[in-house]
Amino acid sequence: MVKMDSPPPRNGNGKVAGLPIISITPYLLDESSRDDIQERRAATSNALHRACRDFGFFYLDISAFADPREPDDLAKLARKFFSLPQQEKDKLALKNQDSARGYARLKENVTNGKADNHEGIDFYRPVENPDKTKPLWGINQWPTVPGFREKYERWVEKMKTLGMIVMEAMAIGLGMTPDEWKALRSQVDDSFWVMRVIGYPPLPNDHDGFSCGAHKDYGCLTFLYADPTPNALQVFVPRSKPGAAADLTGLPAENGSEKGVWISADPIPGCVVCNIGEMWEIWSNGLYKSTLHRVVHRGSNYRVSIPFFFEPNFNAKIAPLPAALRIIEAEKGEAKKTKAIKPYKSVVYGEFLTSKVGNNFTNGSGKYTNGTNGKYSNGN
Ligand SMILES: O=C(O)CCC(=O)C(=O)O
Ligand SMILES: [Fe+2]
Repeated sequence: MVKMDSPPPRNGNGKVAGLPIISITPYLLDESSRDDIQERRAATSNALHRACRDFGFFYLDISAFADPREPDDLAKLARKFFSLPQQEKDKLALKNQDSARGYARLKENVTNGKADNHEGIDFYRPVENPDKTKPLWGINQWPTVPGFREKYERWVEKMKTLGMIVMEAMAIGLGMTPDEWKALRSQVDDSFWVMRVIGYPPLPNDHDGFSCGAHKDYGCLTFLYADPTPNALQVFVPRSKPGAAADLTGLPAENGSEKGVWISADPIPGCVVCNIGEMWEIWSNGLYKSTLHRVVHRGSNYRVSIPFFFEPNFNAKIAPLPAALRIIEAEKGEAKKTKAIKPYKSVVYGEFLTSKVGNNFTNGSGKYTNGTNGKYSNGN
């Protein structure tokens, strides 16, 4: 479903990009509020299903859920923090805590072996009995900028609620029964969320790397708010997909052997950019793809983005969902009818995450990143 009453997204070449715009509004309305509510919800769920199959990326219209002034305020607070003297920002350094929660300087974060041209602060779901010597088990380090913590904590609550709403809409899109949704719900109802506040100065011409190198997010759902800077976030679209005609030329290939093109996903007012992480790839047994994306910010301004990663519960066991296997089975061609489907390997989310953090320690970056550290694999 592409909403026609808002301007179509455009990529860096000014062509219309193929990412769909999906409104979550039908899931916010009371069930009894309109006669056609079930059809509208079904349309949203079907659009989510289609978008996750085709792109793993879409715009989520949340204008009925969050006042756009709210994330604009968050970006202002972020700018206040990033404009502080370096030694003030370093007071929140990752090494003060569990090496995951806190502030990372410009170029401290590494993706695919190259320094990312951004700085940022990472926050995680608070834990009981924090212990900063244990990976991920420290406490969040909040800037003292007035209003920062309060406003960002309000955003976290909002994004957690949005995560549950989108998960339910996706469950319906995947054809799950109420009992199946109940089981999936219990894997995400205490999300081990992550929120990053990222600042991107313009990419210097001689910089050997990207603002943020190509990676797949490895959790469940990412809700990205970004300031209005155009031509920064790019999404890799396989050649066969509808948006692929609008290529961004002149940029280095960074997508391994996959055939496709990079398109810009410029911000649209009232929407967050939403993408699925590798946990959805496992749940859907590959039916939904977690998609490569990167940031190349060559503009003249300082860009701010705030991705919220709605992740599974720390102890959730992520395994292929019967509803996804049913679809794959039903769509098998005649030639493969007797061949069993190869199930994706299951993972316990917290173990998967900790191993990623462990890898990052050995790589020297010492922090959680959503990048795949040079691997484009799906974690199988
Ligand atoms: O800043 C952006 O637009 C994207 C950031 C991102 O992809 C990430 O932090 O995983
Ligand atoms: Fe990402």
